[in-house]
Amino acid sequence: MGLRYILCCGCCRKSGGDNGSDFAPEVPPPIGRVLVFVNPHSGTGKALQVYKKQLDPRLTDANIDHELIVTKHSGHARDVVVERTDLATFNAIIIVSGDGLVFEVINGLLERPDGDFLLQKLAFGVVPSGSGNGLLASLCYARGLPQKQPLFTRNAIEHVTDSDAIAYGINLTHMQTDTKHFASFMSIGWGLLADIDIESERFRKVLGSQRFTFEAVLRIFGHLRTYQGRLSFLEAGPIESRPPAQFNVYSKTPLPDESCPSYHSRETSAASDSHSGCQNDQFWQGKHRKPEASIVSPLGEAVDSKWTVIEGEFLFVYVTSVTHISPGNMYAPSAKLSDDRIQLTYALKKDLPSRFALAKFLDAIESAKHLDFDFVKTVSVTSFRLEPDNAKPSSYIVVDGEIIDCKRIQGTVSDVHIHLMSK
Ligand SMILES: Nc1ncnc2c1ncn2[C@@H]1O[C@H](COP(=O)(O)OP(=O)(O)OP(=O)(O)O)[C@@H](O)[C@H]1O
Repeated sequence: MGLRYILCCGCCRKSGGDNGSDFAPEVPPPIGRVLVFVNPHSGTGKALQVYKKQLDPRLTDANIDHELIVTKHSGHARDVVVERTDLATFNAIIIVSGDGLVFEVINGLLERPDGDFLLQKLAFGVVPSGSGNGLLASLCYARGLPQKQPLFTRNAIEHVTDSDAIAYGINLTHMQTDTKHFASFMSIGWGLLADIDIESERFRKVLGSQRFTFEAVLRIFGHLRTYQGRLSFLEAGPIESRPPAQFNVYSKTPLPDESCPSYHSRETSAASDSHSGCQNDQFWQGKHRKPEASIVSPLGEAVDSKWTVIEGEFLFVYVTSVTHISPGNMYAPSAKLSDDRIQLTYALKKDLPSRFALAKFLDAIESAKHLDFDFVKTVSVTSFRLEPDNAKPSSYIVVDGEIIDCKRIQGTVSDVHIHLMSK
């Protein structure tokens, strides 16, 4: 485990001093306690510096106790949140990284039998220092806050250390593969967009964020791959609007140590089933936002007749549950943080007029005009299923920026929320 930075209750900080005066002012107790994860390798590798120079002093000034964990490897943060028994004693988990670490922490929490409880209890803070921070960018957009650096990071630090910080509910999508269940907060990609995201990684050191453009040009004007598969979806009905869930982060009273309600049933549950928490099918039963479970069949069964099924040669499939896939890239302008639908986009090779049109589509993402192209289809859905033809060369399936090793995948809007801090 990483370094521990826990300030004491105040008795040994400023009270009394050396003169032993009885009239020294009392130091108020901390306003809260947060667990901070820093991924030192995220983005351009400056996360630890951001923590040391900006976040740490602000937490101290705001009188917020914190414990720092610098991640040592991929999966480290997941292990911590799966194993710790004192998570309910924190007001929030602050992640100094990109969307990848957020994904790891949320799904780690959801592996616990008390994951649902902890998601209601804990707020999340993101201090952006990864190469992609689409989740925070989406919240900033919804709140009318800037996404351009340096304000993006500076504001995030101010918000997570503000005694009046508010955490806003963001819907999770229930994801199902043949081997597991998990949650997504942002995007599911397959085909061109997923491949550009993953395969541009080789140019990261040389080109930085320009790597996406370079990889896109190589792919579109070089060997343009297409992907055979079946896409099924259930269109969303009329919007069901609900007031977004929110709570005041530091006015919530942390619970005493080890008081998570079902944590101690974990061993029993793990013994009876190798999957616990959200990895277990039962966790999601009754948690689909809409529609009734009867029209969302488990992945192994045929889809209901109300679903639309498209089989063909795809250029890409991309599904988003929030507006932004990275700061400044608004992929789904109509998405809301807490609505009852996800936005599905796809393109079939047969509809593409020219490679140039595909290049223009990618270029138009920055100005949010990409959905105006006729060959790109957009549907609001409550559930979708993607079944690549695994006999043919295929693409990565990428969820929230992370590669998911699976042959097919299904996603359904859920009623499970995380709460992300802002002002
Ligand atoms: N110390 C570490 N060393 C290597 N990988 C790590 C470490 N800590 C976390 N990771 C992994 O790094 C991955 C990417 O993290 P994140 O998305 O937060 O940063 P990023 O710079 O935006 O990354 P990317 O652009 O690769 O998606 C996550 O899968 C996470 O598990």
